[in-house]
Amino acid sequence: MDTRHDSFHGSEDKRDSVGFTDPPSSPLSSVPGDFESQQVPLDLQNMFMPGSPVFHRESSLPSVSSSAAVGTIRVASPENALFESTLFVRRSERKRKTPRYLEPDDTADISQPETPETPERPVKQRKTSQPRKARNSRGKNLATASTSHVDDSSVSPEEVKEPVSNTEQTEMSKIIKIKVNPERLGQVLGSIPPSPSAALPSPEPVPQTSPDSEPNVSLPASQPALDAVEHDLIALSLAVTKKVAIAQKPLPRGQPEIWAENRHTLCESLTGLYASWQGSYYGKSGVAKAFMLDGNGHVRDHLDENVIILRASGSMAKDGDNGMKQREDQEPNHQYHAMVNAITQQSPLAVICGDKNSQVSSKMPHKYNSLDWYKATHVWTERDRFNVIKYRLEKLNSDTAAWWVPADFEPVIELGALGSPLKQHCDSCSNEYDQIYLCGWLCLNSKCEKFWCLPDGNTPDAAQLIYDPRFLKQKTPWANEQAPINFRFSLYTTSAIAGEDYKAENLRGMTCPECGKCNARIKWEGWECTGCGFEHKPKMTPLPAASIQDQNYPVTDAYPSSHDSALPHVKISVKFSHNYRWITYKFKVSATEEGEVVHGIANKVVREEVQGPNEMWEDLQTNCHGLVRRELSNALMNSFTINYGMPYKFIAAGDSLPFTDAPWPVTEAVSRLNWADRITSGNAVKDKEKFNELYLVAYLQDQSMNYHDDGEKGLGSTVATLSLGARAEMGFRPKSFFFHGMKSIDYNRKRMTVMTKDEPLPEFPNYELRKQYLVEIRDANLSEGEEKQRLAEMATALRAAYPPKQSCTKVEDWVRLSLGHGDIVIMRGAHLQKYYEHGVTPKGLMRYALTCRTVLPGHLKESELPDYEVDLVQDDYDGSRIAK
Ligand SMILES: O=C(O)CCC(=O)C(=O)O
Repeated sequence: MDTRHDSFHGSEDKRDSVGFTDPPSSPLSSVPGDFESQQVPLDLQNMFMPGSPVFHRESSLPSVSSSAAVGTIRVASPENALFESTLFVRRSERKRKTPRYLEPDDTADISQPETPETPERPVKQRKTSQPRKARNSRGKNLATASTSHVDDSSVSPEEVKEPVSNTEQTEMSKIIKIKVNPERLGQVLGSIPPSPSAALPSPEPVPQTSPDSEPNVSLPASQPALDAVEHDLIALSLAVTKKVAIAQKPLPRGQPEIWAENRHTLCESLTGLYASWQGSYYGKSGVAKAFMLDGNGHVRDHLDENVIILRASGSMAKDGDNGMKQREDQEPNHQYHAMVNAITQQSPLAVICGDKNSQVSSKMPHKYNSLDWYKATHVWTERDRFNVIKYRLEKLNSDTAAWWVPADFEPVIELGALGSPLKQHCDSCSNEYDQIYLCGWLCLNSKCEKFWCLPDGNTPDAAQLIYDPRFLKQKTPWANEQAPINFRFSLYTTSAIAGEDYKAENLRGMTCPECGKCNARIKWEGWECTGCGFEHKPKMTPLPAASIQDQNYPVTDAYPSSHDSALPHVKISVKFSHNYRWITYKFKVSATEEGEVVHGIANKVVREEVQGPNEMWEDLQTNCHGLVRRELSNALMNSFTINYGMPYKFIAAGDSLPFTDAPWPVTEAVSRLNWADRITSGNAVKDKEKFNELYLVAYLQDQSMNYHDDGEKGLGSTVATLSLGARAEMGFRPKSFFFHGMKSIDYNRKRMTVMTKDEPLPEFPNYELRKQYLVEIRDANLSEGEEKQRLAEMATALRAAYPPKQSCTKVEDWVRLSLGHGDIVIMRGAHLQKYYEHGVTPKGLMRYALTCRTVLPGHLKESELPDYEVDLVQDDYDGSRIAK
């Protein structure tokens, strides 16, 4: 596979990349994250929130403890997946097949959300709550309901399983409809002054004749009546966390500021703000910057008009065909610390929402949509089979309307209307935490023996974890609540500063000022919006040849010095002619063949020759049109390219132009490279081996080309490049499977690492052992399966034979060239392309590579042949002007 496309170098904290979404893997690599590890005080390690008056206000309200989960019913998840959920069944339903609260017109159904995991008991030895018996954690027995609920009127009767012990449960339970009355609740909690018209209703549960839109909460018949506040807290929590199946979500009342059809365009357009090609989290310099919320997330994730609760990304692994599953405890890592930094520094986070997000209350209009800027307010650990790190985010400016709520949306409760959350100190570790769930206060210090324990020592049952609305809806004041930047970035206009137009930050994608769509810059000429057709094509100011001079690499009329390097076993020879220093690097490229890399280092005379590198450079900048970033493996190459002459197979058909349509530097380069091939190979080049194709690559700042080979079938064995503009590093190394003698294969639907059967070179690790194994395999006469098995054993033995700390996957460059303006590189040998690879990293603002190959007749199918004649470029160039 061609892997030559590399990226703008981003600077994402890369140590965590697993997220909820599963986008195509991006070929665009980033430099390693620049996170500096930070120590977080011990007492902050399990719930972090800033000290603010809000956090220290005492509340006189008791915790609400709930305990009586009974029975199991099967309901459809938002994505119609089936999962288990504990629910009560009302007494009057004993004979009904479908509980009433699952009927289509009932808008407040209760179900577990989407993560199809059966709750498991924590591994630690400790008391667990007793779902069937009313448990008293704070002297009260209260209702249990699942933590969130989904409107899913599509649930069919067959999807409903009868409770495990129907009689027992139905006799114990009754459904109570609890009326949500935020105003009264506000009065009770003292945060809203009583209005004369709002009389406190009776603390008795509201009878079942309440409107259908109010949530049902079921509780054991034997329980004493809940007090009014507790009813309302439960009802309020259920109302706030109510979920709707994606297919049934209404349209949002507004539109996002920016949107994207894929991650690629999103990340390229939001460089610096969000550039996580795969994960859900993006951080930079040790501070959290953004989240992408897509897919299911954690069972208790939440997203309303101003609050988001989400699980930290990471620690997930593929679970067969069922998506991702958490496989280990989450520990405070760089992401956790970056969130703590975002809290302490009051640094806002950008949030993007994908159309697979199941918490958001409306149908997302696009694949990815900007939500808003948020404050990170809390970081804590909870327990759900494994330790799970959770974050709470709050809209930065809660006075602005959320566009993502449905048109008829009325807030259940305003942010801050309930005052501050309850707080308590752990009597074991002394840490103070907010009460997050209505079942009661929990210690959130994962290192404490009372971690995830209610004050009575019990651990809560998953079904009891109903958010405490005082925690959910608390308001966190920040000194500055202004967004740092608009999601719609301003358009780049040509700069008067030399070179500015070529800088990576000015090449990012465009957030369309008309429709908000994120577009990558695909054309050299500028930006085009594929959403509404808006175009932005500022003229780039050409870089004069004089700007290429680099005093660290002085180039004069003398033969320039070399800045190349090679490993000791590489044979080096040097010649001087035509003002070039020709260095040849020769090395074994297979057991039987040698290959070579020739580097012609140009001096000032070459650079300044008529129609030479300087003139080519200046002409190409104004006259080379049609350069585009091509699509490769569902992504975009980062550099801009164009092909002339014979089509080059890895490029889609139709992407080549005849030499007659090329600017003069292109044919001049073909002619010069044929000349260089001739003079460095002793004039041995036959006509049919002459170059008939030129692939031009334009690199802007920070673009590069990953390690790859040019060994596509049907290409001649010589490849030559003329380098113009910025200096570049070019590395050559043996491919890993050849060097280490091991590769991964799929055999019988199993992934296994086997020893390769290629003859090793003496320079390779485990040379003697590999030779010995190859003889054994050759003489053993094994069946295919037996051979694969034996090769796998050999790979294991090879790995074990490496000295400690020596990598069995990495390979260093054998030859490293430092390519200057006007330099020529020639690679020779078919096995060089089969067993070796090369990669290029330019070091300046702008560089062209003009690479010639010989496309042999076998390379193209009839249908891939161009609709123009490909005449060989006249070999006019003879080097006579620079002869020396
Ligand atoms: O940028 C260069 O010098 C080399 C380009 C290259 O390797 C290629 O086009 O395959």
